[in-house]
Amino acid sequence: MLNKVVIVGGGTAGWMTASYLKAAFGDRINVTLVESGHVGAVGVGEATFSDIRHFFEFLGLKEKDWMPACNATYKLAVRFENWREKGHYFYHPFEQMRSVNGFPLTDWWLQQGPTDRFDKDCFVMPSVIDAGLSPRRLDGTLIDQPFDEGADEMQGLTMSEHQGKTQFPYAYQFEAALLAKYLTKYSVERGVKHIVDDVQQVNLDDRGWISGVTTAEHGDISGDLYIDCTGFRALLINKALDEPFISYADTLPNDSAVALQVPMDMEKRGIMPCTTATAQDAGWIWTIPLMGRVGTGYVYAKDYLSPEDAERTLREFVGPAAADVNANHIKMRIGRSRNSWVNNCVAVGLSSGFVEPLESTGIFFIHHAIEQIAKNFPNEDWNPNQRVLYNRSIAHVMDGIREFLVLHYVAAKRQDTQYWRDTKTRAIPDSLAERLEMWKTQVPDSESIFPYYHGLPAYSYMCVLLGMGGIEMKPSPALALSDPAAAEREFAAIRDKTRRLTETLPKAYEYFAQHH
Ligand SMILES: Cc1cc2nc3c(=O)[nH]c(=O)nc-3n(C[C@H](O)[C@H](O)[C@H](O)COP(=O)(O)OP(=O)(O)OC[C@H]3O[C@@H](n4cnc5c(N)ncnc54)[C@H](O)[C@@H]3O)c2cc1C
Ligand SMILES: N[C@@H](Cc1c[nH]c2cc(Cl)ccc12)C(=O)O
Repeated sequence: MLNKVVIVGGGTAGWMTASYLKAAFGDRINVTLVESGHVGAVGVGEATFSDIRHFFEFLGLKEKDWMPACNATYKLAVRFENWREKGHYFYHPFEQMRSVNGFPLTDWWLQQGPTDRFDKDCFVMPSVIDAGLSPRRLDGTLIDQPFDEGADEMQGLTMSEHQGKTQFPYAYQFEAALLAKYLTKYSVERGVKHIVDDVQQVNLDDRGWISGVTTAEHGDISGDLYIDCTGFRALLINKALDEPFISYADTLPNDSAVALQVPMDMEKRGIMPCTTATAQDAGWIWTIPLMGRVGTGYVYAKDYLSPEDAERTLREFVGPAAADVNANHIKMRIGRSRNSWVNNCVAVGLSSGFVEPLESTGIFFIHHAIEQIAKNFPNEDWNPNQRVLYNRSIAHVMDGIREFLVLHYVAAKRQDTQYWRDTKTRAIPDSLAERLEMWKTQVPDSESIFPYYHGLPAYSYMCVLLGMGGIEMKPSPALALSDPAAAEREFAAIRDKTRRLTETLPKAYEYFAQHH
C-alpha cells in the first residue's frame, strides 16, 4: 500500500497540503513534513478566493475556529483604483451576475445603464463595500443568498465541481504566517510528523525517481510520494528532477515586489472589507486590511523601477505608519513548471507556479492542487495517466489565470507612463487576442472565456473589461429591439436591496470586534 508522503517545505503550501491530506485519508496515510529553520517562508499571501471556504469545511473548521487566530477579515471584492485613470475605481465582487430575458445585466447596462458605474448598477456588494460594512449581521447571519449556506448539498464538492452552482459573497484575508502556524498545530495533532531541518540533498534512483532526501541533522528521510513545497526554489521538481520551467515573463513583466506589514489601529482606521489594488507608475500596490495591521506591497517590473524607488514609493503611499517597519523585497518567478507532477514528485505552491497576486490566486492554486492530489492519489501501479490528468488540470488553471491577468493590463485605459504604454504593445497570448475580438462584439459568457476550469466565471471578465475602460464594449444589437422594462425593474431591485443592506448591516470592524 503506497501511503508514505514526505512534504519538503513548511510555508502556506506545505501546511495546507499536510492538513488536507490528513483530513482526507486520516491514519491510512503517513505524512512527514520537513521545513528549514533557516530558510524563511515568502512571508506574504494574505487574500484569497471565496472558494477557500471549501478548504476549511473539508478540514471541519468553522470561521470561529481559525479566523481569530489568523487576524482574519472578510474580502468582498478586489477594488481596482487608478487603473482607468487617477481617481477612478471599480470592484470585482463575489456576486452572481443577474440576467434579464437571456442577456447578462451588464449587456443591458451597456444599452441603458442608469449611471456610469456598472459595478454599483449591476451588483449589490460594491455599495456595501463603499460603506465599509460586513456581509454578516452581528448575530452572525449572512445576507440573504440565493442558496442555503448550510445546505448539505454544498458540502464535499471540490472547487471545480462547485464552479457556477452558486457564488459565495466573500473570501478571506489573513496573516499567512499565522495560518501556517494554525495548520501546523492542526496537522501535528492529527499525526503529521514535523521535522525542522534543512534538506541538503535530493537522492534519485536509477529511474530518476526520488529515493529520499538527506537532511543536515536528521539523516535521510524516505517515502513513496514527495511533495515539493520549497517555494520559488523548487528544490525537488526543477532542481533535482530538472523539470523545465515555462516563464510567463513575455506577457506579465512584473517580477518584483516589496512588502510591508504595518501595525494599525483598525478601530480608528475602520476596515474596508476588500483588497485594494492601486495602480502606480510601474505596477500596483496591494492593501489588505487585517485585524491589527495592514498588509501592503508594491508589485512592479524591475525593468521600469529600482527596488529602492519601489520601497520609497510604497513608504510614501503608506505614510508615517510605515516609518519603523522593515521592508521585505521579493523576486517573483512568474510562470509554471511544464509538469508539476513528475515521477513520484508533486510540486505545490510557488514551486509549481505563480503569477503576480493581482487577483489573489496563489493560495487558490495551492488549494486546487491539493484537491487534485487527493483525487489522483496513486497506488503502487503509479498509473502514468493519473500524472497526465493532474498535469493537464494544473496547466489549465495557471494558463487560464495568466490570460485573465494579462487582460487587466491590455484593458487598462491609462497610458501616462512608459510602463502603461508598453502594456498596449506587449505580446499577449494568441488565445486571448482571439477572445478579445469576440468580446468587443459580445460581452464574455461561459462559451467565450478560457475554456477549461480556472476558477473564474464569465462575470469576472466582464468586470475587468467594463472597469478598466480601455476597450470599447458594445451591447448586443438585439437589445435595441428588446423591451427595456424588465431590465429597468432589475436595476431598481438592485437599488432597493442595496438600500436595505446599507441601512442595516454593521460596520466590518464592529462585526470583527464582536466575533474575534
Ligand atoms: C509578493 C507576493 C504577494 C502574494 N500575495 C498573495 C495573495 O494575496 N494571495 C494569495 O493567494 N497568494 C499570494 N501570494 C502567493 C503566496 O505567497 C504563496 O502561494 C504562499 O505563500 C505559498 O508559498 P509556498 O509555501 O509555496 O512557499 P514559501 O512560503 O516560500 O515556503 C517555502 C518553504 O520551503 C522551506 N524550504 C526551502 N528550502 C528548504 C530546504 N532546503 N530544506 C527544508 N525546507 C526548505 C522554507 O523553510 C519554507 O518553509 C503572494 C506571493 C508573493 C510573492
Ligand atoms: N471562484 C472564484 C471566482 C470569483 C468570483 N468573483 C471573484 C472576485 C475576486 Cl476578487 C476573485 C475571484 C472571484 C471565487 O468565487 O472566489
